[in-house]
Amino acid sequence: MDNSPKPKRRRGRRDESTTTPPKSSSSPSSAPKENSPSAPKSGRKRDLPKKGDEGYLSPTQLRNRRKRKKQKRDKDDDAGAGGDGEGEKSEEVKVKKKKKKKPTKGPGNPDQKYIRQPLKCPIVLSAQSHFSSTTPPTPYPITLGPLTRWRNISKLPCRSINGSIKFGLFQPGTHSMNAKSSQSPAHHPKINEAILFMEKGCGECEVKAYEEKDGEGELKFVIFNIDRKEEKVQITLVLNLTKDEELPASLVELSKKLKAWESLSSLFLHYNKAWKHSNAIFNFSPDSWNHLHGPQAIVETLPMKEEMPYSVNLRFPPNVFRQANGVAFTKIIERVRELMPERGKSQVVELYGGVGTIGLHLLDKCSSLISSDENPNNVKAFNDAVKELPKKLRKKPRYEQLSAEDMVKQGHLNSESKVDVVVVDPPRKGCDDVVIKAINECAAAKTLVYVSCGFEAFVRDQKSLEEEGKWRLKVAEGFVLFPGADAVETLAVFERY
Ligand SMILES: C[S@@+](CC[C@H](N)C(=O)[O-])C[C@H]1O[C@@H](n2cnc3c(N)ncnc32)[C@H](O)[C@@H]1O
Repeated sequence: MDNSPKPKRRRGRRDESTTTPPKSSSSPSSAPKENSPSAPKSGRKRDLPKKGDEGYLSPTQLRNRRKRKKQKRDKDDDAGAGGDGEGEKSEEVKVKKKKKKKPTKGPGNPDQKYIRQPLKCPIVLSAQSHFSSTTPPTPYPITLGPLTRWRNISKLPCRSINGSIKFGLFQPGTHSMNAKSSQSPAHHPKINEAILFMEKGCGECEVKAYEEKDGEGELKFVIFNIDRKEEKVQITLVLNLTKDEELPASLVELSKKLKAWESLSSLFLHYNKAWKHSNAIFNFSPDSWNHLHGPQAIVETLPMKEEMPYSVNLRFPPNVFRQANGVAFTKIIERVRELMPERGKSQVVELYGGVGTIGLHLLDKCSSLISSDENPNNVKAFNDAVKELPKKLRKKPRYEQLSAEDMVKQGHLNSESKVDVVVVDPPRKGCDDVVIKAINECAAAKTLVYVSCGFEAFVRDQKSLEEEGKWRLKVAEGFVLFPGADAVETLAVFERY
């Protein structure tokens, strides 16, 4: 990772109300430094017992002791990670009584590791350094959204901890789960409510949690998706079963409880029998779903600025990609609209388009849109949203259920195509080589909008685009969509030389 010195802060061209300069009051920059030691440094020499002395510990024993101490510290921190309301207060009291120690940074929740200084997480520093080292340096203003209650989707593994079912995230690279996810300040409060409801319900119905070590158990994951307008939850239970197996009585009971819960919007079962070496939560098989209750999809209209002349009712069934921080992602879409060529006649091709979250918001700025994605479940969602558009816009968009690689193989970006603007929003691994090659060769395309959630892959793709001498970076902006995590979303606009 690039740890070169901090670049100078630059002021972006963006509206000050949405861009959070590093020292703005909404940035917790006055908070103590993440790494500021609360205990003396371990550099002090101590007289350790030598081999053969009483109390001597071998290097392995010392290492284990350090590990145990760290685990204990993390546990204490976890208690301090806090959340909304009473839970947090009672934990604070407990910690104070025990040790008179302030609850600290809260690494117990991996999503909250950098919450004191979200603009100082390693990847943001690395991105700032990267853009300041281009020739000439590229301004990289950063927008920071709300620090709490922003998460509208949470995919949580289910495990049994001390005999109780818990839903929580694993510490990166470990099998240790943060069992207090129902206190996460990042979650929409309805997610936290739903976690508690599920944990209690699973206990009462004696649902068996998935066991990684032997692949036993019934429930692997739960996906909580918030309908912000209705303040209700779409719940998907990911089961360690095949669809032809009978549903155990425990899950039948749990489904009944959930259906009777006033905050439930809809309930889905997804059958994804354990496969030792697969971490994928979902499979694409159309037969692996059972819709038990409520609407097919959450309908969401993003809170766009008033200048947006029409609204888009996006559809989110549980088996499509949805931005976890839809409100903050709206700022990216607004900027893409502002950065679109003025002519309004552009032909746009969108790769990795999901349900059309970006593309469907560009229809007044273009003459046609071909949106595409490899997930077959997007097609209906996209077409349902199109049906509700103003009549004059409905003819502009169409959808191709194709991977980005197949889109280019089918000639959507070849040297003869008439595309003016290409929009890509790939997963973390970035664009495939053949996609970058096609974007380079599609001479008609004059503007490339690249929305990136994987910064390292973006740097690789930027290099490939620039090294051919066909594209130059015009605009780069950062968006902290997951405050507290080591993540940054980058919006980059390239123009053809
Ligand atoms: C980061 S999401 C962005 C989706 C959309 N732009 C949005 O904001 O909701 C990436 C999308 O790429 C899709 N995807 C992943 N690999 C792909 C590939 N090789 N070709 C096409 N789509 C792919 C996923 O299904 C997902 O919808």
